Order: sequence, then C-alpha cells, then structure tokens
Amino acid sequence: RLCHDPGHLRSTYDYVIVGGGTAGNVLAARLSEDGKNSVLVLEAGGSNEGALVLEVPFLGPTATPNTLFDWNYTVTPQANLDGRTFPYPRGRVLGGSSSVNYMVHHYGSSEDWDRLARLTGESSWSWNSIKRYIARHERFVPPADNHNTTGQYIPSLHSTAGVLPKSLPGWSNGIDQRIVATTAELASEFPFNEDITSGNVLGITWLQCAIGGGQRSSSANTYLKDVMGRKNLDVLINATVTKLVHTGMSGGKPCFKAVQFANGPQGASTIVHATKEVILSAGAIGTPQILQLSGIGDRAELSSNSIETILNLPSVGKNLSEHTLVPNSWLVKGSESLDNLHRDPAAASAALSEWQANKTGPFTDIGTNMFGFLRLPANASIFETMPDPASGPTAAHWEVLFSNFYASGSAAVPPPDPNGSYITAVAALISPTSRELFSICLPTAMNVIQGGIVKLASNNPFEAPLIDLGLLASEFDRFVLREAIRALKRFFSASPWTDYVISPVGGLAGDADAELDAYVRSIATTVFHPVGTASMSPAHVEWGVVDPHLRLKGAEGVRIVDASVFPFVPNAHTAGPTYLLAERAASLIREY
Ligand SMILES: Cc1cc2nc3c(=O)[nH]c(=O)nc-3n(C[C@H](O)[C@H](O)[C@H](O)COP(=O)(O)OP(=O)(O)OC[C@H]3O[C@@H](n4cnc5c(N)ncnc54)[C@H](O)[C@@H]3O)c2cc1C
Repeated sequence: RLCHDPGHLRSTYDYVIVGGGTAGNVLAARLSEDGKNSVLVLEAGGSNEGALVLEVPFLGPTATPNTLFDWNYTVTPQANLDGRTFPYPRGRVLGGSSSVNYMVHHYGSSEDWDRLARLTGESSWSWNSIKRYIARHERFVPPADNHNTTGQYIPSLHSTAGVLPKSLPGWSNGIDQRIVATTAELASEFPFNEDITSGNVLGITWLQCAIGGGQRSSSANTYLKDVMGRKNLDVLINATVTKLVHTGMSGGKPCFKAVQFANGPQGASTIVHATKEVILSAGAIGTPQILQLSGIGDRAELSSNSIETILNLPSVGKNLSEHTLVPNSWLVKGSESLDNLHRDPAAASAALSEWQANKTGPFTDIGTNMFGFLRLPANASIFETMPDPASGPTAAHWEVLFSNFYASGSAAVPPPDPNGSYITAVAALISPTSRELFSICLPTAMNVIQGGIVKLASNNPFEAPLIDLGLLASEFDRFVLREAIRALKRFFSASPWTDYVISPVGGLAGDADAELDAYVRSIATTVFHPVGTASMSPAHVEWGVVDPHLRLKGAEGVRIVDASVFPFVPNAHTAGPTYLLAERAASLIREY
C-alpha cells in the first residue's frame, strides 16, 4: 500500500529499500512476490500518479530540470568546459529517473557485461548470463502508430511476457528514411544494425523506447503499480533517508540494519529496522551521499565534514563516470523538423489533444527515432599514445542520436529561420578515460586523470552534494569527440541530404582541432548517465564499494542495487542496464 504517514509503518521489515526509483521498484516487486517477506520502500519524492509530464513521451524533457520531480542538482564548474556549470537532473518521485528520463531503452554491448564479469571475477555478470533477465523485464508491444516493423528489430531477441512495455517509435519522422538511405550509401562507416539487443551495438539502428501504447513506462507505473495492493509491501513517499544506522557489530564488521528518515529538514526523524537487509537504491548521486552521511566513505573527507568514520571506504563517491554529450545542429530546408512543437503553443496543444484522445501523433514519441554506436578507425593516431578504453573490439567509442529538432543542453530553440528549420545529431562519448577506474584497469594509460566525484558539501542531509563530473580531462576523450563531429559532417554530406541540409550551426562549422575543441568546451553537457560512485569490484580488492553480490564491503546488512555499482558507463543509456542489474540482484537476494 502507498503510505503518506510514517505512523502507519511497522517498526521492522525484512527488507527496507531506500529509493523507489528504477532499481528500487524492481526489488520491491520481486522481493514482495514471496508473501513471507515484508518489504518497505522509502522514497524522498512524491507520487507519479496523475502527472501528465511524466506520461507523455514528447514532454519527457520538460519533467526536468528544476521541477517538482527533480532533485535540482547543479554540477560544480567544469574545469575542461570553460568553467561552466549546468543543471544535473535526477528523478525525485516514485519511479525515480525512470519517471523523468528520455525513455531510450536498451541494454548495452555484450562486451560491457563480459568486461564487468572479468573485472569482478564473477561470471554471472557476463552477457550470456545476464541477457536471460530481458525476458523477465521487457514486454515488447506494437508501436503507437501500429506501423509495419519488419526489418526494424529482431523479434526473437525480445520478450512479450515481461513487465515493462517497450516499443519502436510510434510516429514517423521526416528524417528517418534519409538516415536509413545514408547507412546504405556509407555502409562501411555507418552500417545499419537491425537490432542492437543482440549485444553487438555497432551501427545505426531504430530506437527502442520504454513506451507502451504511446505512454511512458516507468518502474512506478509498471513494476510498482502492478503490486501496490500486496499486503506485505509498504511504500512511504516524502521520506528522505538521512542515514543508515549503525546497529552493532557482526563477525567483526559494522552492521547497518536500520535507516533514519524524515520528511524534510524540519520534520521529525523516524528509524525503521530491517531483519534481513537494507537495500540502497538511491541512485548514483543519492547512494554515495547517504553512505557518506552514515560514516561510510573516505576518512579524510568525512572528517572534513565533522562526520565520524565507521567504515573507511575511500572509493565511495569516486570514479563517477558519464557520457559527455555534444548537441550538433544543422539548418535544414523546409519545415519537416519538429521545432514548431517547441515554439508554437497552438501546435503543441493540438498534439497534446491528439495524444489525450487517441494516444497517437508526435507526442507518443521522443522526436528521435534512430541512433547508433560507432568506433574510431583502427588506425586512429590516438592509439599510438593511449590504450583503447572501449569494452572490447565490437564496443563503441561514441554514440549518435538523430533528433528532428533543435536540441541544446541549455540554449532555447532559436526563432524560425527564413531559410528553414533545424535538426540535431547529438554525439556522446562512450568509455570516458577521465576517471579513476581507468587508471586501475589500464595502468599503462599515459595521462590518467582524476575522474568525477560526488562528495558532501556539509553534514546536513538536506544540502545537495557537490557533483564534479570531471568531463573531458583527457586528450583521448577530446579526440573522440572531434572525430565524431567530423564523422557526422561526412554523414550529412551523403546524397540523401543534398536537397535538405543547408549548413552547420555556430561553432560546428569549424574544422581545425583547436576550433572543434573550443566548440565542444562551449557546448558540451551530459546525457545524465552517472555510474561508478559505489563501484562493484572483486571481494578481495581494496578499491570499490560492493562485492560482486552487491554487498557493501566491510559491513553487514547492506546491499547496493542501482546505477552507482556499475564500475564504468556502458554502451547504453543506463536505465536498461539498471533494470537488468535489479532483476539479477533480486535473484541473488532470493537465491533463485
Ligand atoms: C533527464 C534524464 C534523462 C535520461 N534519459 C535516459 C534515457 O533516455 N534512457 C536511459 O536508459 N537512461 C536515461 N537516463 C538515465 C537513467 O534514467 C538512470 O541511469 C536510471 O534510471 C538510474 O536508476 P537508479 O535506480 O540508479 O536511480 P533512480 O531511478 O534515480 O532512483 C533513485 C531513487 O532514489 C530516491 N532517493 C535518492 N536519495 C534518497 C534519499 N536520501 N531518501 C529517499 N529516497 C532517495 C530518488 O528520489 C529516486 O526515486 C536519464 C536520466 C535523466 C535524469
């Protein structure tokens, strides 16, 4: 049941889950399947029910930043992005980031999972082992417009029996066929890939989204909604966990089998106990923050915030890894672009009415129907000085997403241009080398740079932590983005675009290394895929925060199940991998 008042809770549950987000709600559903388990979810945000912006796919990007559904973080000035700061959204509502994200839904390269298995020494994280959770997780449904999807995906790679509805794009975009035609003309550089769910991500493919019947699928309106009536499951909203409570020692290790929470800085604190486990699923920012507030982290950092160290785990909050994103826009002829839906309230209102009446039209879609994963050429000069950071030879160095509108991390849509409208091809860096783990795994790297970090601003649990993404500190990362931009210019020089593309917008027109670097510094942002701040690592090594069974190292009673445990950012938008991780974690906990 959904609870609003801590007074309605029991004092003890078998499992207390911190965070009703993407992973947390999978666990809530799976652990409460066994009627003998009592389960509590504590979520800082409110309910997702009835919020249109959380349902309409095209409105997804308006759910954040700086809204009721967002933690409203801002990154610290980014040293390699001209000192810029920018908003850093995270969902603060049931469903967490799955309620506010952009719904791109896939699972990464088989080589990401195999690398995770190698890195942790645990073969059950390998692709061959993990891919079976796709069947439990997804329910592939027809797209909103019911178009013929032959050749747009491989049905045998998918499940129609899982929990979360997902589909191909439900509204055809003017640029789709031009993109497909370009993959034929430039097949060696930009091959078409029928379905990256095979584990081979290379090439350009149709987007699969967490959308069913034209509506967003989040963990809240799927996994959680389906089981909300269970008597052994309580979900308390507006409950911010302020720390894990040290409940004693067990086998020489500190035990944290209780959590403290409050509904705001002025609210009374409540403590609730777990007989089996506390499961931290507060996400890649919330989880390290809660650990640090609980005296679990780097001793020097904790003491600088007047927090007594109970468990010295220096990796907490370190190794934050992200996909750096560069939105590149081109001016194009005509008015095929969806810019008008952003500019013209009457056009947006008509599209919303259509969505409300029939769940059809442009609002069933995110405005991006194709994307792809690509590699640097094998003879790229950077490999003479830097090792290849990709997960393997069929994993990517960069990703492209084609959007049929003007997209920018920060700038508003420009006013209509008399010559036409805009399209955007976002380039995103996969496998950034600017992070700590890179130096651990590849000690031969020549210029290992400090990665991103999440650390406390103070010991006040209601003060936002400091988030430094540490983007683009390494020459490898800058090299990839320069080459990605040059590759995209080749893409749009192909014949399918000659009657359409007019010119690149702004600094994108430059070509010299220095010009492209300056352009990237001025425009780059991220795609909100933080991982690594509570990294999984082999049980016996000092670095890392959880063992391969996701148990907090050096402690008893705590598991971490969310995107923070991925030691590196995969060839994927991170919700899909997080769902598979959570399904796997539920099996580990229930031992089935
Ligand atoms: C704007 C945006 C766009 C994105 N687009 C995509 C996309 O298109 N495709 C994709 O695959 N991924 C996307 N992502 C990333 C993806 O959504 C996340 O990687 C994934 O959802 C993370 O899941 P999680 O369980 O780790 O954390 P979350 O889903 O963020 O869940 C954490 C939960 O814990 C709660 N919480 C945190 N701290 C506390 C506390 N102290 N007490 C109680 N509760 C707490 C939060 O409120 C939240 O509900 C996007 C993310 C954002 C923000």
